[in-house]
Amino acid sequence: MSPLIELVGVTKTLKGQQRPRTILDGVDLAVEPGESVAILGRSGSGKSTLLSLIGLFDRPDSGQYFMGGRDLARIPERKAAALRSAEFGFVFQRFFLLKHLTAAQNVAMALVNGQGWLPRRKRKARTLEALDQVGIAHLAKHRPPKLSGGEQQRVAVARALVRNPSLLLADEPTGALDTETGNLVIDVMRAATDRGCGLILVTHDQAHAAKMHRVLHLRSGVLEPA
Ligand SMILES: Nc1ncnc2c1ncn2[C@@H]1O[C@H](COP(=O)(O)OP(=O)(O)OP(=O)(O)O)[C@@H](O)[C@H]1O
Repeated sequence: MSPLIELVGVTKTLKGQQRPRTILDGVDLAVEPGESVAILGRSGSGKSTLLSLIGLFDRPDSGQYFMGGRDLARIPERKAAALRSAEFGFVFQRFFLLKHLTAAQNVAMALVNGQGWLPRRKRKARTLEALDQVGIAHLAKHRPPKLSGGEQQRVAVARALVRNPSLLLADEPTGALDTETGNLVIDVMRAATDRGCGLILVTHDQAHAAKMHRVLHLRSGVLEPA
């Protein structure tokens, strides 16, 4: 099977306040469809920087980034934006839900923004399916302030999954949750990989990392098996 994504010798140097600092120094990473990979590393080691390159929010200084046989390392922003909404689902530590919209409306927003126009009935069905996938279809009409942190993060996961992304990118998605609630969120993301979606999880939690197929450590700018 050819990998979903493949990074080869990716480097990134950030211009710090005093002097430039090489954060990524030759990162190699291949992720297969349906594979889940955890990335551990001390604070400031560059995990979020790496995830933002993979999610095409930024580009590497050198190296290659293949997806579907194309090298995306230097694609312009217009093309990157289209790929971002077609291929990736993002989950962050903060949930970034709109408070005045219901859970279902928050999820449906991803369909309106990302995929052009979908008939209303299809949009509704896809939204409920995504909420069901994360076990909170019964909360579809609730607004975020009435939901617990774990429920809000599951809405955010449903929003990330509703467009059937090829790859889910999660940056410390359980950072604001207690262990038990965090476990639930990890389990629903992990379940998405059973349906063929790849998952890259940046985490500080060893137990959550251990639930992934593979655990890597970002150390001195390179990824090593943990
Ligand atoms: N835009 C930027 N310009 C300059 N330095 C930056 C920029 N973004 C991040 N950094 C620095 O780059 C380093 C790596 O940051 P990054 O957020 O990728 O690390 P991280 O491993 O995700 O950390 P954490 O676990 O604390 O979230 C840090 O030292 C950070 O201060």
